Amino acid sequence: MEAHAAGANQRIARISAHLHPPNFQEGGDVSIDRANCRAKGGAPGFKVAILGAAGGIGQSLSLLLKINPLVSVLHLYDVVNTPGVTADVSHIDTGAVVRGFLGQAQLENALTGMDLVVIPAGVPRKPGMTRDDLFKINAGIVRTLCEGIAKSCPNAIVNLISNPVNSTVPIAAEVFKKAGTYDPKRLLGVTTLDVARANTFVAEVLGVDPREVDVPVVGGHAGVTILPLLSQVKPPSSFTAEETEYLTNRIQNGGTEVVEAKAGAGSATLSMAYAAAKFANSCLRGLKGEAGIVECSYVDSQVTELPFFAAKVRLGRGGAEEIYQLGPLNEYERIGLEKAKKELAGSIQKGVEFIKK
Ligand SMILES: NC(=O)c1ccc[n+]([C@@H]2O[C@H](COP(=O)([O-])OP(=O)(O)OC[C@H]3O[C@@H](n4cnc5c(N)ncnc54)[C@H](O)[C@@H]3O)[C@@H](O)[C@H]2O)c1
Ligand SMILES: O=C(O)C[C@H](O)C(=O)O
Repeated sequence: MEAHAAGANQRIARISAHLHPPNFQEGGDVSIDRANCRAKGGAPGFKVAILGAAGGIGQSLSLLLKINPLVSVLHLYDVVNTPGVTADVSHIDTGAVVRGFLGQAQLENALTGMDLVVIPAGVPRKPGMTRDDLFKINAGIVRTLCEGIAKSCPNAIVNLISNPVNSTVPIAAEVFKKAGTYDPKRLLGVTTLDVARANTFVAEVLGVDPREVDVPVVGGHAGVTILPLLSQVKPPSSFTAEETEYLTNRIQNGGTEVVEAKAGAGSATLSMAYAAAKFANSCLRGLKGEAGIVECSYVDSQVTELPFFAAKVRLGRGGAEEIYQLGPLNEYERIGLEKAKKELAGSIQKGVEFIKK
């Protein structure tokens, strides 16, 4: 009887320790033990951190990764509001253990031991702004977070969402180079939303289910650098010149379409969280050793003369293990490629100089 009562008391003590706010702040021993036990024990899974977890993308992404069976530990980091988001998400009855981290002082704890770090931290656009207008604020945020990654989980795969992606990925690369931890295969700019939009808009034109459509989108993630390859759509489809023009413009301006519709309340969050969760899931499947996982992503690349370019990549245990060539392009796409490269070159340079200066 006594032993039984002592066991019950211990369990209650553990639960209340888990709920106590200081336990949240300091990354509490009880939840660390539980997380580690769970991660080491029967339930297989990966440790994933979201940086910017309390934001528009971050909150929905936290929900989606909490219900991903490949995730055993989920760390939610932000400079505001993580206690509430963490408490909320942690009540979902799935396997992943959720822990919250608030502010720069807890960045190291948030990152230590992570297999995958997803970064949606930073300010979003308002109507009339370009993604490059976000550079001033977001470049510094990305630098700080990547310095933390270099220090605390240098082998993690990084999924970078913060805009302008065309520049923030080169910034991250320079930070990792400086720290001596750069592995180009492990740094991936997230362009999955461009593919989701392309699939949706093309399916509308073809009158089919978007899940049956696969549109490669290459180049980068801003305006003319977003280059859908409509000549390579699966299933094979042909488009009139008018349809090609309409689809290319709509895909390139999908982000602006949402920014304008939200009228000052931010940019795409729900579709982006979906896209980020899909991309993270593919990265985790690759880490697990599954074969044939292919996604478009903005990566360190030799596909063109530029140091970074979005293309189809094969994901594996090491990250982006293979980058595919662009394949045959039609005349419209060749002209688009030249425009994309011109703008991308400047955005890459700007990112590199931000760290080197
Ligand atoms: N790659 C893409 O396809 C894509 C799509 C949509 C949005 N975005 C970009 O994602 C970013 C986030 O968008 P959102 O709508 O979620 O914005 P948001 O303002 O709703 O959320 C951003 C979050 O980042 C946090 N943050 C700010 N500085 C931080 C720091 N130093 N460390 C950790 N967290 C910090 C904020 O507190 C906030 O909670 C923007 O830059 C946006 O342009 C990219
Ligand atoms: O358009 C934006 O500013 C956000 C994002 O890059 C998007 O494509 O929705």
